[in-house]
Amino acid sequence: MDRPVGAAPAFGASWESLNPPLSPWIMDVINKMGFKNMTPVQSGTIPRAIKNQDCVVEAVTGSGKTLSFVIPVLERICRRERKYKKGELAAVVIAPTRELATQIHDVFHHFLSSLQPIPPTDEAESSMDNHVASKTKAPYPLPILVTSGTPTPYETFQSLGSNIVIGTPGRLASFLLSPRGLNVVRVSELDVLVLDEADRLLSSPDHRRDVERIMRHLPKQRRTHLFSATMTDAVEEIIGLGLRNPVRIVVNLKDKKKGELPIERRTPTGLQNTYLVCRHAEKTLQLIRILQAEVKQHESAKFIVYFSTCAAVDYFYRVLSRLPALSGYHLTSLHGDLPPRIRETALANFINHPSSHLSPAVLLCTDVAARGVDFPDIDVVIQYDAPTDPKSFSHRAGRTARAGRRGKAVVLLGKGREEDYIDFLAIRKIPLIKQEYLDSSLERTESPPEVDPGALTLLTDIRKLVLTDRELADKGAKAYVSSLRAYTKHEASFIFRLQDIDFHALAISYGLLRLPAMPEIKDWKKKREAQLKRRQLAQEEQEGDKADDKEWLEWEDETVDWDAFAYASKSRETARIAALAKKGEEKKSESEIAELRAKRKIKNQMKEAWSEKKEKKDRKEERRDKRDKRKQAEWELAQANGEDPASTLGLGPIASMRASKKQKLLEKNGDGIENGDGSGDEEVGIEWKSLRKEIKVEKSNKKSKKDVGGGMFDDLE
Ligand SMILES: Nc1ncnc2c1ncn2[C@@H]1O[C@H](COP(=O)(O)OP(=O)(O)OP(=O)(O)O)[C@@H](O)[C@H]1O
Repeated sequence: MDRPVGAAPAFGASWESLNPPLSPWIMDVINKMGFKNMTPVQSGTIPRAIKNQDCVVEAVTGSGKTLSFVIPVLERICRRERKYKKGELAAVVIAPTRELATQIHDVFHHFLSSLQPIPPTDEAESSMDNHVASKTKAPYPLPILVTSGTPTPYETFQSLGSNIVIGTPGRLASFLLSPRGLNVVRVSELDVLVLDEADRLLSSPDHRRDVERIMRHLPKQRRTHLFSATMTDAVEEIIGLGLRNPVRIVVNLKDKKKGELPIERRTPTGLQNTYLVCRHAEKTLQLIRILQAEVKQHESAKFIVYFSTCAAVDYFYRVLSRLPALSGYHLTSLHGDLPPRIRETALANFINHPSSHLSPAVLLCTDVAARGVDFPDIDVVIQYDAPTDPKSFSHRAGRTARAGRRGKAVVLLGKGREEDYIDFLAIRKIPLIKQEYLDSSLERTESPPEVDPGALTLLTDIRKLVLTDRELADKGAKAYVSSLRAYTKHEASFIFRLQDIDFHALAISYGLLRLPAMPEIKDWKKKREAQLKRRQLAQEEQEGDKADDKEWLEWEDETVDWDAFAYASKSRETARIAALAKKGEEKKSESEIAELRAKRKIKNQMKEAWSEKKEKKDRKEERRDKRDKRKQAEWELAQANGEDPASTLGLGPIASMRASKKQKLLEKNGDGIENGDGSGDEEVGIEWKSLRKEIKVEKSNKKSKKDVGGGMFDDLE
């Protein structure tokens, strides 16, 4: 929190001008911080929040919103006649991330710890004064922090007697509303509720649900304040739910050029907010060149680079920290997939790194570090990916140029449709200045080369690195896929369209060995081939290529023996080899399955052959029946003519005899298939009999074959 005198943003009133004045101990701390004047948002909010007014405050990043609620909370506790008891809450502050909650807790702690008695040193132990001091109780207890990664701090809450709790929504809700919380934490005397980064708190359904639960649990007779650099409709809804006649404080900044009307802006005055257009293949190259140029030309020492996903941060952290081009840079990664403790250490490492242009520090992160976090002295913010939520844009850029300082932000935009983002932001009062493409000698050029050879050299360098550890290849593919998925989630979806991305070009920027198998990529490849054909045709017809002016980049998968490509980690490699062996075994049984399938096919064919045989037999039977019927008819005719048919025809009544014989046989077997009225019984019975006979023959044939050494159908029986 220590800041040089005079670093405050312009046009603030002095702290002494507040009426009634702040408590002396609070003024002491402010003076020690070196803050001579209030910032505009502080002079607008503090007097109102100290009195009985609910506040909704919207002011640009880095304008000092934190002190705008910390000081009124402390001041109201001091001014209260009945002091808070142990277990009673005076104030609850909710923030969307643990990083921000920790930072707010640190500010409260900074003020309240100034009142804590100094523990006696060994030497001074005997001195009377110190003895008295060590026994003196602090008038106000220290605050507590309730976020993930730490056990719910009921013990600390009770032992410290804290009256101020700061935390993230989920953990705070369970701290206050769990059976133990309801028993231990008394909220009936609560005076102030603060929602910091209110729009973010209310934009996530989970957070919103928790915030509403907390609000319902706290007494209605309280002050409620909402703070953010950006406000949304959700905030309006919550105002209706839990605020009473709030005063709205909006701190606007205006750009005023000579002779022109002032233009409102939503970014700090000291911020040089820029964009750089390049091909997707050149994004990583331009990122590296910006880092180099800023150090070389402006002695910049501290950078933040934003990516859209945790996987991208993880991958680029591993790759960039090993690239010779950034050998002198101290890189740190921070994203939501890291365990809370590691996140804490990463943040502390980055903040405390004694960076200079000779040893620059770079934080690679996701939006987990976009809002509220007060990084000291960030020189340049680079947005490798534009944020999916446009509101995050000013929050990210606002990590620099804080408290009246100067700073620079650059967003990398893909050539083509992404350039529409510039107008999109301008409408939202975030004007951007163009920054030219950086060439290989780090000079700005208005006309970058068709395809920067540097991008292809970088691809080779990254691939060389990736080939040292299979894990990097996995992480690269994961980062690439996750970034594409994030691309489809852009709120400005008419600007960030997946169909406008050249997947090969982007893969060059990621240094991939091969393209991951994504359905979107397959479709894209087909379309691309069609487009290339159209282009070829157009060129052949010498019509130029007006309809289709995309500049495709050549892409070749790296030649890799994927079976041999190993993990650097021994345990992972052992597991991979075991999995590979298992897969080999599975493959063997797969071939067995294939053989089985072939055999089944042949058996079916056999079955067909059987049915052919049966048909033949049926036909024969039919012919015999017809012959019998004919002979019977002749016999009857001869008898009717008074001849002796037996002497001439002989076989007269055979047909009927055969029929009755068959019928008797069927009845005897009794297992003919029933056929309704029984009209088809005879036919079906005969069919069944002949089939059974054939099957029997087949079986005995097979058996005999088996006996002489087994046939190819043995296993099918
Ligand atoms: N009156 C002041 N004079 C000088 N510096 C100040 C003053 N008030 C706050 N600051 C400093 O300004 C910086 C930004 O303050 P703070 O983090 O409260 O900004 P913010 O408006 O909350 O930003 P964000 O919207 O990004 O959260 C901090 O480093 C803080 O110490």
